[in-house]
Amino acid sequence: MEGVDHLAHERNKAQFDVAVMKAVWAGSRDAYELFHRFSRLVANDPEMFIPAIKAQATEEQQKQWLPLANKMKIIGSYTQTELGHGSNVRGLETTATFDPKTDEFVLNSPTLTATKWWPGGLGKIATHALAHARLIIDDKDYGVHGFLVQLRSLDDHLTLPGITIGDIGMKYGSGAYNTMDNGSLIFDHVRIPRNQMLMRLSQVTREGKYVPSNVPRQLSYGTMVYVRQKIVFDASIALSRAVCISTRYSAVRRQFGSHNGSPETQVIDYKTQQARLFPLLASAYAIRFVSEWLNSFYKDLLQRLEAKDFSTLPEAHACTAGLKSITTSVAADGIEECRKLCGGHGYLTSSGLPELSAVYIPACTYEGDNVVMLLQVARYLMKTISQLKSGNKPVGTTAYLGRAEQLMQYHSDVLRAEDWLKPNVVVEAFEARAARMSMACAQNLSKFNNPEDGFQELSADLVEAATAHCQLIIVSKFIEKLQQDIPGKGVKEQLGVLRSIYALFLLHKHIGDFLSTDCITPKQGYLANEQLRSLYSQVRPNAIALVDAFNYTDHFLSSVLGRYDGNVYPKLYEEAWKDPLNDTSIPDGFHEYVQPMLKQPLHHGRL
Ligand SMILES: CC/C=C\C/C=C\C/C=C\CCCC(=O)SCCNC(=O)CCNC(=O)[C@H](O)C(C)(C)COP(=O)(O)OP(=O)(O)OC[C@H]1O[C@@H](n2cnc3c(N)ncnc32)[C@H](O)[C@@H]1OP(=O)(O)O
Ligand SMILES: Cc1cc2nc3c(=O)[nH]c(=O)nc-3n(C[C@H](O)[C@H](O)[C@H](O)COP(=O)(O)OP(=O)(O)OC[C@H]3O[C@@H](n4cnc5c(N)ncnc54)[C@H](O)[C@@H]3O)c2cc1C
Repeated sequence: MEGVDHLAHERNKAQFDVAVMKAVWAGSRDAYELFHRFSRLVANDPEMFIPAIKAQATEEQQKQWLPLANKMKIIGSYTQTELGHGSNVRGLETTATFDPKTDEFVLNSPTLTATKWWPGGLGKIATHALAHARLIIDDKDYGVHGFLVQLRSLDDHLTLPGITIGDIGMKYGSGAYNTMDNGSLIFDHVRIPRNQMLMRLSQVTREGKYVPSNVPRQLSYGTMVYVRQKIVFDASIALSRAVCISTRYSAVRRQFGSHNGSPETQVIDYKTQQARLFPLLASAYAIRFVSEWLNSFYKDLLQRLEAKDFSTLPEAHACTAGLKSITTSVAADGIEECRKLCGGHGYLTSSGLPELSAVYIPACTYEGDNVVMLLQVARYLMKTISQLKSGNKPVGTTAYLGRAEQLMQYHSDVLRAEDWLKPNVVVEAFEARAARMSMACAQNLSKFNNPEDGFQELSADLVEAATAHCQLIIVSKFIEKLQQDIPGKGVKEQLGVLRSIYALFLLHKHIGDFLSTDCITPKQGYLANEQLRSLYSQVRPNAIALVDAFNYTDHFLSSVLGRYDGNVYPKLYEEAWKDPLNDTSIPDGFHEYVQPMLKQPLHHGRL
């Protein structure tokens, strides 16, 4: 019935202050940004073009271009990836050749694989590209740099001479990503003034002299680092959206279990449903908190870079790359699990889950393929370990590697299931697992004469070690979050339950790592799983309140299954009747194609 809260009985079970939990979830970002971030998930280019200009353009260039971009007097596309190269930025083929006679760069796509391919906004709407191209001076290749290139007339939007642009076509399913005009672009000797090379980091003089950057060349990758830390925040939004839908529906849906006319069982009370759903609920909170930490770490990096302090740049790269990889994989897989948790109705468009999945899953690829990103983390870990011998004391997220020797002797002292509720017990186990996996890789790498050959040969193990490292970061940041002052009745307790679920679910999922590295015994692994089951029972009465705390409107969720009032069945039915197929009783084509078959006489018993 309209106006009735079918989930009121669930909300009345809450054992914590939901208003405070809403504030904890929102953190430093207001509700608008929470909505704005996700709603722009498929409209990424103003979100990259502008940061890229800030990162790579001189003050003078910024003064010229930023006001135009900010006021949408020009529409920019972050145009880096090509048909033949995306992950390997140093492999990009587009060229920008300096012509000293005219003080210009000539942009050209020398091969088909040099065609720019994928950049968002490029296909139909962008008027300008921040094109990444190989800088060529006097036949010498200085590597990939950024160039501002006008693509279309600001009068009639027609493409300019030498520019061939198109959309790359439909993408995955009918998802909303098809509202994004990811495009293709070929340059045929397009000339731009020299001052349209972004020259904050390195310059080309009027005489054609290349002035190399006096800061790490990787700062030219700064926009990708910026976006990756944003993507971690987006992962928490996308996953929490799916978890909200599937949790509310799991409380509404009843299936089996009726005795003597009693109501059937709520599927949220099945232990299998809880074992699939509650780790995702915990993961949404875990990713939210690690995104908060990563954002502050990134802001600290920016301040340091202003002061030419590059000391945390390698760690910032490793953390943004690794956490982008882990959190987008968890969110993408989690959204699909949430669809399955809703049974058949989860496959309906009106559930909001297929669309959410179709829009979200490219996050595992864009801004750095997730495996390629973990390999970057692995390089960083191996380099950190290699420097231990020279007395280099790791700090920050790799500080535990400074205690590698001690961690190699670690054995968990868990005796009872509740021992796994102690944060220090959990962190030690995760540190030992990560340290032993990385040390084992470093040990094996040392057997190779050519370190690069070794890295390639061991890359699958290295990715697992990098994963263990990133999961340790997320667990640690969840624990640190709860060391802060958090007011409100029962709020910290509930977050403590989610923190333990997140950690023990990972331990259970990766039990092979913990056993094969001899960090814990099978018995201790069994106790962790025992504790996990008990924790699910503690979350159960608070589940609806915990997803209410995301504070999403029904409009934002756009899901009949995830409605705040739980009034699912009437709305499912109502939504179905909006489908144009139901405008007529007899479907188009029936008379032409189906009816003749039905009318066909039977011949010898055969149709
Ligand atoms: C604001 C918007 C918010 C959210 C957006 C939401 C949705 C957006 C939707 C779509 C947007 C998608 C847009 C895109 O996809 S843009 C294109 C993205 N492309 C990539 O991410 C390419 C990935 N590849 C790379 O980043 C690099 O090629 C690489 C894999 C890192 C390899 O680079 P390379 O130059 O070959 O370096 P290496 O030889 O591997 O390493 C040398 C050295 O450099 C260090 N390094 C590498 N990268 C960085 C970095 N970014 N920052 C700092 N340091 C870096 C590396 O660790 C190594 O260090 P050593 O000490 O070992 O020498
Ligand atoms: C929706 C969407 C939006 C995008 N928007 C933009 C944009 O606005 N601007 C832009 O410039 N680009 C954009 N891209 C492109 C995107 O950045 C690239 O697709 C991404 O960086 C992955 O690169 P790739 O396609 O070359 O993948 P590849 O690297 O070709 O990946 C293919 C496979 O090879 C593996 N692989 C690659 N290298 C290694 C290695 N060294 N070791 C082990 N395995 C490896 C990968 O793990 C993967 O399994 C977008 C892509 C998508 C899907």
